[in-house]
Amino acid sequence: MTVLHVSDLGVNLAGRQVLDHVDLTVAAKEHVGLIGPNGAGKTTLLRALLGLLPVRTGRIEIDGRTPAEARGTIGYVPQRHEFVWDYPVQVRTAVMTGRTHRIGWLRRPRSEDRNAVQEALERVDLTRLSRRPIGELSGGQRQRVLVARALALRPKLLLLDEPFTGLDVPTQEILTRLFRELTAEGTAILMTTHDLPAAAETCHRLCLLNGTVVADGSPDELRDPAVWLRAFGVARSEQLLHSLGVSR
Ligand SMILES: Nc1ncnc2c1ncn2[C@@H]1O[C@H](COP(=O)(O)OP(=O)(O)OP(=O)(O)O)[C@@H](O)[C@H]1O
Repeated sequence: MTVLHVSDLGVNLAGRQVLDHVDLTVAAKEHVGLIGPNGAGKTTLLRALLGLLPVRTGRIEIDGRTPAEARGTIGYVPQRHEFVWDYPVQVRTAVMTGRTHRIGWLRRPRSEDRNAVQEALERVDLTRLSRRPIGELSGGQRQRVLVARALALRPKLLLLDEPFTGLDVPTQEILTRLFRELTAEGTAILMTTHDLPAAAETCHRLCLLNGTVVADGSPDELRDPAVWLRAFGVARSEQLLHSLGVSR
């Protein structure tokens, strides 16, 4: 079952075309890696899916609804530096903000909301730190707060913006295992990453983006080095090919 359907999407920022003719689907139980060079438009695409940017052309459907209608069902994990960590709140309160849209502004959380937060904290193994001020957390703990905040919505679609950046290997493993469990339970995941080996190992499908979709297929289907060089807009890069485990 298709959860995310993007067709012919075009997005301009400050009058400049950032995305053009983007077609992409993500099904339930599928983990798709969104890969491309710096400035390729990966974050812009995620923000368009969240309904945070006006689209120039095309359509976005999430579970048959527009991004604005689907907002309460999309979990979003932004890049760590985009979150305000010096705000004086505890972990459990930060995680509860993931449900703000569903609870309604200035409304009190109900038991259903508290249960969802508790469950999300357990899934990322943060129960013990639930009363810790978020400003006192390490980078890996902060990443897990952001994931819990997105999971508190019990989302059908989870959007992850570079969730592995700066994490040690055990924390990466915890998150990889969690993402596997989530897809097995039916969640659709779209994840940007610059960690190509991890993406090839974790994702069912890779979408190579550079302003538009350059290639889309399973890691096995994308073994042609030429496709990767085209996606990254370079004539040759030994390091890129080495990190993919392919050579010319
Ligand atoms: N608010 C903005 N106004 C104008 N241009 C923007 C804005 N945000 C991003 N851009 C431009 O849009 C393009 C795509 O940026 P985006 O952040 O989506 O790329 P990305 O693929 O996520 O890159 P990275 O891998 O470096 O995070 C870039 O050229 C960037 O300069």
